[in-house]
Amino acid sequence: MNALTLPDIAAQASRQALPLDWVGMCGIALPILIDGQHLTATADAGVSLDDGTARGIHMSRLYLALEMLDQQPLTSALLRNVLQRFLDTHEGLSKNAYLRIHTQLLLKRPALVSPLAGWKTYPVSIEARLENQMFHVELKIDVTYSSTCPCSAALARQLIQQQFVDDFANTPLQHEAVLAWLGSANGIVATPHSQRSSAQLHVQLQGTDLPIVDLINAAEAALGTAVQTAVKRADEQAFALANGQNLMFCEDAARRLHLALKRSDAINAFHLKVIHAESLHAHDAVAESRWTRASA
Ligand SMILES: Nc1nc2c(ncn2[C@@H]2O[C@H](COP(=O)(O)OP(=O)(O)OP(=O)(O)O)[C@@H](O)[C@H]2O)c(=O)[nH]1
Repeated sequence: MNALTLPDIAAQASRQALPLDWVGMCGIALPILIDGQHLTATADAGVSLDDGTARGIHMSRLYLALEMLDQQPLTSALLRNVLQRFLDTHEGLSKNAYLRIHTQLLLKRPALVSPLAGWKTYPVSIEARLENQMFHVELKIDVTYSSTCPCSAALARQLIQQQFVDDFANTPLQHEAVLAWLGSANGIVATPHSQRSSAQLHVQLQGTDLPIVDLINAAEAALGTAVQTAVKRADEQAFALANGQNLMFCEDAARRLHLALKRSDAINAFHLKVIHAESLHAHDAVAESRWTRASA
């Protein structure tokens, strides 16, 4: 038997003539190249099946087009070429092409004080589509950070003041005694609660850039207290200071990110969501914000 004799079911006519919005494959394993790193990724590749009479699309043609992603750095232009290949190989069948790529970007982050550094992963999804000949790219990025509750900090300060009044009532203040009191657990009787928090950024890009690392850096700079990697005591102390100077509700975090993302020329629109996994509650504090460029 040779290839010519193999039955080709996809080429048959469909019993129910009905176009479909998306047909393809999800969870395809592939390596991609971002920021000089070869990363493990999974891809969802699909096309619309506009010819409702066709039984099926040609899955293998989509799969083989993904080979373009193996060696070249991931750029908007490359994504567009892959999508165009999807359409070129489905002429007469499909008008729209879709590609989602999920990966974990690894970035090396320096410690706050010590000369150490360590790796952090950032879940990243890249969604590209070629619809009615219009090309769109969207990025989804998760960034984790620490947030300390400003209300809890104020309440803790009040308790410390109260303790000071109690401990030093009717006592002439002596510098050394106050210093020792400040360094004791008896003096600093309360601490504010803080939590590991995450920002989910979903941005629609304009132009030809795929500014994944820039966006992560901008988000972490706006938040101020990104989760750390290698930590010695000096780093932990610097982190405690950074948190104390960076008290924030989830609303504060959402507003800061909103302003930071809006400043990026690469972004056309965004939807962001911040989740503070409260240690005060068993539930989360959450804020969301959207923006679309006026000219979009
Ligand atoms: N369309 C379609 N194909 C499927 C599905 N599940 C598995 N396949 C298989 O995907 C394989 C690749 O399909 P094609 O790309 O059409 O393969 P081909 O006919 O050898 O390739 P071409 O000659 O390029 O058309 C076939 O063996 C299909 O049976 C499905 O749900 N839909």
